[in-house]
Amino acid sequence: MTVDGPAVLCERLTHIYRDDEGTEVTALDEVELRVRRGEAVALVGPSGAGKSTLLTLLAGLVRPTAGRIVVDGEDVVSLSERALLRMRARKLGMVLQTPGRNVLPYATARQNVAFAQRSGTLTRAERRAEAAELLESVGLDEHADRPARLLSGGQQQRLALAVALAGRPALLLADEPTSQLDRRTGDAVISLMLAAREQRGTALVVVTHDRHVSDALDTEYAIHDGRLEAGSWLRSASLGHHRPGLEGDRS
Ligand SMILES: Nc1ncnc2c1ncn2[C@@H]1O[C@H](COP(=O)(O)OP(=O)(O)OP(=O)(O)O)[C@@H](O)[C@H]1O
Repeated sequence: MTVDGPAVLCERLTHIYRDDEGTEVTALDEVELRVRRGEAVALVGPSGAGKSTLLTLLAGLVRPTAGRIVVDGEDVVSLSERALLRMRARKLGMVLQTPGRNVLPYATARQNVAFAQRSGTLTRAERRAEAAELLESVGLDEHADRPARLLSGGQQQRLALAVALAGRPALLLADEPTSQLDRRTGDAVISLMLAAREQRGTALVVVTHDRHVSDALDTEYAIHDGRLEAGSWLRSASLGHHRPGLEGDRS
């Protein structure tokens, strides 16, 4: 189903972690974010700034302390656990920071991709061809029949991206997707994400410390101490890319 409106909308999004002693850490503080369909957003900022927290909240893996999150027309905060699972399967692709968490260890690379594919209107042969193409595009065609647990960290990271894209998500969330890759392989990963955006209008939200990655995307937001910095859109505006919605952009 195609839904009007942005791919992501966060309003006054706040998240506070509390440890066993009751000490509070405000990881996100009234974040306002709007990501258009097909927009490629980089989230940058120092360690501990709140980037991964924002991704996990967008994915509905953690419920926020306060605020609103809408992903592809679905109000993530108010969904039941069951509806959240469905939403994730239908609309989200995720590449988490720890490669092993993204894949089924005992399934082969090919099976991992096949499990994530949507049945949709494709025939079995078409699905097989699409899976092979995805594996080739992340350089894993020669490892297609190896169990994921036997792949290296960087290979698992690439497999995670193939799996994430296999579901044709409206939104791809990626946490440091190139952190274990050399420049050439990292470039291939960036190209693949941008191709999904071009071909299917997938919106991308990518946490990265890699300037090479953020430079390739449309828009950059900086997070410091849980606050999304206004003004970080200037770079994209000056390049003629989309201007993100910190300031009431409603297109
Ligand atoms: N499960 C948790 N319990 C308590 N505090 C947490 C938890 N997860 C994160 N934090 C704290 O929340 C803040 C934001 O952490 P987060 O992991 O979102 O930062 P980050 O920008 O992704 O950092 P990095 O670049 O190092 O991955 C940090 O102060 C961190 O210590």
